[in-house]
Amino acid sequence: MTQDEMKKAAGWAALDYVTPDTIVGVGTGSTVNHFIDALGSVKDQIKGAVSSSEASTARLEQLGIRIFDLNEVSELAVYVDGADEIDGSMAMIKGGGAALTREKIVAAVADRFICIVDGTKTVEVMGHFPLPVEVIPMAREYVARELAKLGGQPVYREGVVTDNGNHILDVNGLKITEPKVLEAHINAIVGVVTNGLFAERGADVLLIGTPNGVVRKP
Ligand SMILES: O=C[C@H](O)[C@H](O)[C@H](O)COP(=O)(O)O
Repeated sequence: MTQDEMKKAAGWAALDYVTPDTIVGVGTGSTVNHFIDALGSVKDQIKGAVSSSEASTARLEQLGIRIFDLNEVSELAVYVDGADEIDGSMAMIKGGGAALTREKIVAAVADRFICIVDGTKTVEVMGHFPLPVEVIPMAREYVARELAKLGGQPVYREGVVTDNGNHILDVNGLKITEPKVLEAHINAIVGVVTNGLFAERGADVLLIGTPNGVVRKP
């Protein structure tokens, strides 16, 4: 089974958590693209979606799924999204596709975060995947120096501008044993919009695509 087939299995399994007549929170990335395809198959049974990126919006619209602005929505039953790494406490690193800030905002509104991954994304300690940090462009070098003080090696993701017009620093070399503490610490640096740690608001349900089927946690 290929990695993409495992992503597809997890993406389609997330359909079980979508309830009829609701607006669905939709993340970003190659795993979520499979979920969006799955959502297309039930598009007449849902009201529509709140999207976390221009890329997901385009894919949702292509399938005829109505997009709602988050400001017109006061509740979302579920938010479905992928992750770059997820640990045993359901904390995640996200932002490999630079969509972390909008993802964190939509996730904050949702009652339940359904995380969909393939089997390569589960880890004991996060940090092997470089931690993305979205920064206001003029603060980039200042924030990089502050991140280096925390023991990381930040690298500017050149050529990438987020949907919010900002830059991304990818922080290498972190061993993230206290994700909530690090999430708050990095977010407190002036010029940081947000970082890719989703620990304060972690996942509620994890669906892992494996060669033996989809493993569900808890
Ligand atoms: O910014 C991107 C998102 O956080 C993605 O959900 C994350 O990078 C996982 O993406 P993929 O499913 O493509 O591995």
